[in-house]
Amino acid sequence: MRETDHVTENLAGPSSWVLGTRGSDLARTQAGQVAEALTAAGAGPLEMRIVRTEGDVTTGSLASLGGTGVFAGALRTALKAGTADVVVHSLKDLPTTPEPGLRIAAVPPRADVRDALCARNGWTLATLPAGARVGTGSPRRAALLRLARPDLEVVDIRGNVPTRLARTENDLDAVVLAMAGLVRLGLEARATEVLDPADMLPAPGQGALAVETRAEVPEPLAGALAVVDDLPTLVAVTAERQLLASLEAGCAAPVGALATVESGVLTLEAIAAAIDGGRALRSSQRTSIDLDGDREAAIATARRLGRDLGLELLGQGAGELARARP
Ligand SMILES: NCc1[nH]cc(CCC(=O)O)c1CC(=O)O
Repeated sequence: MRETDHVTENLAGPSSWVLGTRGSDLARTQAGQVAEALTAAGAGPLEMRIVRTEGDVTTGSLASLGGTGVFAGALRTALKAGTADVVVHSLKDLPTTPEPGLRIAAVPPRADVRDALCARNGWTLATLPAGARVGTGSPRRAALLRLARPDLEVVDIRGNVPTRLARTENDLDAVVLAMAGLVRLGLEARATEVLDPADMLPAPGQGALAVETRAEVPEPLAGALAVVDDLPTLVAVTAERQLLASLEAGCAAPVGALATVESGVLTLEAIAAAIDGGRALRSSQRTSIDLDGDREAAIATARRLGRDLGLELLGQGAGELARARP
């Protein structure tokens, strides 16, 4: 199942750090950006190694695989086995439960958090014709699409970003994809509308990367990871992921969450929706936060906000919506 012996780039010699990544173009682009940032921050030589994961091999519906981290498992196995020293995940695909012996050592500055509609004929969410067929493998996107436009026919799809885009030249009128992924692949021109979070609240952690390592990291890698880590991003994704964890929901749940920090105020907005679009619970809370003060205190504040909003939504009955399976 793994291809950890498949070295795609090894310009550095045997004493370099091994950076493990999934094999898709998107994953390799993301890993390449992290490798560049770590090198610029003084990590020393890095080599990239492809690790095949269950999420890349399994052909069933992505939603049916559940939120158990099908993409993360093999990368974590590589870290524990010592065949990789650093791995890069899309944060939104990473389970909220910490993995014993491992740590998220850095969360780099976040890219665009929003979803994008990629449609035929330049259509937008508002101008898609009645009954248009829109592809997504995400229960959250399916639920929010149906909520905004009950007439649409949502089609379950999967595959990598170019495969999904190709469906709009074939049997679908549109697909919904993360803008961050499109930008990283240089495919942002395919977006016919960058969706307003008011209509399509992103997945917790969307647009952010997680750089994971073993618990103990030697220098100079440890120092470089600290340089690449971005506290405003970490605080935002901490609030979003704590919200998800409080709803006892996984990364495939019909739950959207978006945290923003502005002028010392952390705002968290969340939605839990029925996958059939029949009903949704939405709320937001805010708290003051000091990003220039104690780092651990800021992270604790973000966790508290996520938990408080989670409890509020649970009190309204969001648990049942969040744990629904397609
Ligand atoms: N679930 C697949 C996945 N994981 C991360 C991204 C894009 C990058 C991101 O959202 O951070 C994508 C593709 C997509 O949702 O369109």
